[in-house]
Amino acid sequence: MHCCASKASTFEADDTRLRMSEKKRVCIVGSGNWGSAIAKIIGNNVVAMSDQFHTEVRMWVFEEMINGRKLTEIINQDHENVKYLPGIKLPTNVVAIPDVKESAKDADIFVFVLPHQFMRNVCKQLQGGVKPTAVGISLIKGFDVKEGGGILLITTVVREVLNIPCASLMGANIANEVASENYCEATIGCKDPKNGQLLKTLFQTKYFRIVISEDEDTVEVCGALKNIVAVGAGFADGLGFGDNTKAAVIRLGLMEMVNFCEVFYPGSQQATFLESCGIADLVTTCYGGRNRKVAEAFVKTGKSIEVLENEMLNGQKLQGPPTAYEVNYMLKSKMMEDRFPLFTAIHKICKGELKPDQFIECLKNHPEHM
Ligand SMILES: NC(=O)C1=CN([C@@H]2O[C@H](COP(=O)(O)OP(=O)(O)OC[C@H]3O[C@@H](n4cnc5c(N)ncnc54)[C@H](O)[C@@H]3O)[C@@H](O)[C@H]2O)C=CC1
Ligand SMILES: O=C(CO)COP(=O)(O)O
Repeated sequence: MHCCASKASTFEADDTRLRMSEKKRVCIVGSGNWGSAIAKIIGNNVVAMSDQFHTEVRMWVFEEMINGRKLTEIINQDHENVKYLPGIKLPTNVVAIPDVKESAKDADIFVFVLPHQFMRNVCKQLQGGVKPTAVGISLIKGFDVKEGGGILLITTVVREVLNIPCASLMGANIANEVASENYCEATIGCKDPKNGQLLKTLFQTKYFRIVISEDEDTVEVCGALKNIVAVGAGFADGLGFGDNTKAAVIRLGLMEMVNFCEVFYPGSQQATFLESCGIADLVTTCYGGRNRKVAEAFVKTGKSIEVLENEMLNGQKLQGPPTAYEVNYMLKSKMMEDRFPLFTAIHKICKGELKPDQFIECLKNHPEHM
């Protein structure tokens, strides 16, 4: 009996070690409005699936002082991101860490969710501190800029700098609404079926429904480009043109997204634009997003985008105007601005090179109507 008992305990110990070694540790890189909403989902999911995931979720927080207290301390003591997602309680197993390398220690899954303009710098800080067996997923809607012009997918930056595979998650996901557990969908762009399923398990809830698409590039590009179109939708709202004009801006924007992918991402599948990352995210952002709201104010107040971003968003960041700049830089270098008049006009208006009331004029001879 003693012998059998000791064998059984050894087996259990090995089995525990095996399961422990299989448990995935999650690191969330970012803690803004969407980052915090995602932390709530992941924090709850890893507890519900504690056989597959470590229950401690480390979240890198760009440290700042709020009324004399460190944001990391507020999150770890009060379990609320009072600046970027006020009013929403975060799971107590979500731990805010101000040092990105420390947050990354031993992580198996990296969830990148910060404004795209900060991503390359953060990636560089992580270089050399990431397990070679880790996987990444980017929730970042935007591009990185290559030296000498041209754009890079954020997932490409992750693969190149950190040498790990990286999927993306895009969709109609206004963070505050997701944090309120309103039913919505998202698309995970991931070619690898095993990683895709693991990531779907990590993110999916009863109200946050995930579809996996192998058309990785298109999923990610949709997330970036829709923010440009949302700025255009805000211009239309600011100019008071009504729903028909806004619908035309949205449709022409969708067509430019499709054409952009066909030109720069061969193999892009049109069906992907019918996923949440495509038409659904375009709709939600063109009606309820921050890019739309600030763009409308830009037309109505005459203030600059930068001034309005500071005045209206309390530290949150617009992604549409910088993405319009990055895309225009590439279109200009390839002398293709005339094939994307909506993207081009939106960039020029943001930069003050065109007046907002010239916006619709730029669409009157759109290639779609030739
Ligand atoms: N907010 C939303 O409804 C949604 C946002 N997204 C995307 O998620 C990504 C992250 O957006 P949010 O979480 O909303 O961020 P946010 O728009 O709330 O931006 C604030 C975040 O930027 C960080 N930050 C500020 N300066 C920084 C610096 N110098 N270095 C590093 N971080 C700095 C702040 O600490 C804070 O975490 C964006 O690409 C956005 O397009 C996607 C879906 C929904
Ligand atoms: O990406 C979003 C919704 O899916 C949020 O869009 P905004 O950044 O315009 O708020």
